[in-house]
Amino acid sequence: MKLSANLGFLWADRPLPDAIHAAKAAGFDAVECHWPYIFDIKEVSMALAETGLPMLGLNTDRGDTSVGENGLSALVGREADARAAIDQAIAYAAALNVPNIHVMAGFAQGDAAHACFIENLIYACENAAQHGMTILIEPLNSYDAPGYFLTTTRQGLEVIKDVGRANLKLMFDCYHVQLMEGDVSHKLKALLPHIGHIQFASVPTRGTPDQGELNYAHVFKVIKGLNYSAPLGAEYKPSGDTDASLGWMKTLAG
Ligand SMILES: O=C(O)[C@H](O)C(=O)CO
Ligand SMILES: [Mg+2]
Repeated sequence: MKLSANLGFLWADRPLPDAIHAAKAAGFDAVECHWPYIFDIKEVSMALAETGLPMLGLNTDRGDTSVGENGLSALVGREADARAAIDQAIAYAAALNVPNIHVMAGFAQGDAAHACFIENLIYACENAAQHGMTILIEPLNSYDAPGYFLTTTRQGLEVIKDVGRANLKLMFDCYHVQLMEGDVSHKLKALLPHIGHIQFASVPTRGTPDQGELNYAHVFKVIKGLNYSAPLGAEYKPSGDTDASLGWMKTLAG
């Protein structure tokens, strides 16, 4: 099983180029990140070249985090900011050969927010297609992100249908899906054609995957059985030093 280190959480105390080297040394096959924009593209590119690790994904900017924004694309009246964030993500991703961009919806509700999200996603998909990129949308759980627009895979499928573009896929984060819906094994099977990337962490604590209510030994077997061979994103929050948290790589994913 191939693994991608999510550097938004793993080695998050280090500059991104250093975190990429740490992921390589730990045996990861790929990396992904959240918001890499403060880091110089040339330095990140050099770290990727030196390690040979692909960067699989990054997120659009969240907006003004000082007032709690968590994405812009479903916010009515913020279309210009949302599209600037999409442009920024595509440019950064294009420079690093990153194939997936997670377009973050933000805190919003209702039909107007849905329509706004659809229009911004069409914009994102059409621009991303010119670079051969996929746009991802990710349902987030309502404990961590109360009021976030996109919360379930069912809602994600409605959005995908309404956008109607082949390069729009679901980020299936087992952690969020288990908290909001459960039934992770059946959902993975049913949604496979729509899944662009899979992430994992323990439930409910978002720690290493060898603990908690979701049995990842089983989930990883299910994923293997689906012939899904892309790296799975380790997006958990280590309770201390990241290197000391990696025992699960041998016991669960070895
Ligand atoms: O929180 C998550 O699960 C994400 O994958 C993310 O990209 C930021 O919210
Ligand atoms: Mg996630």
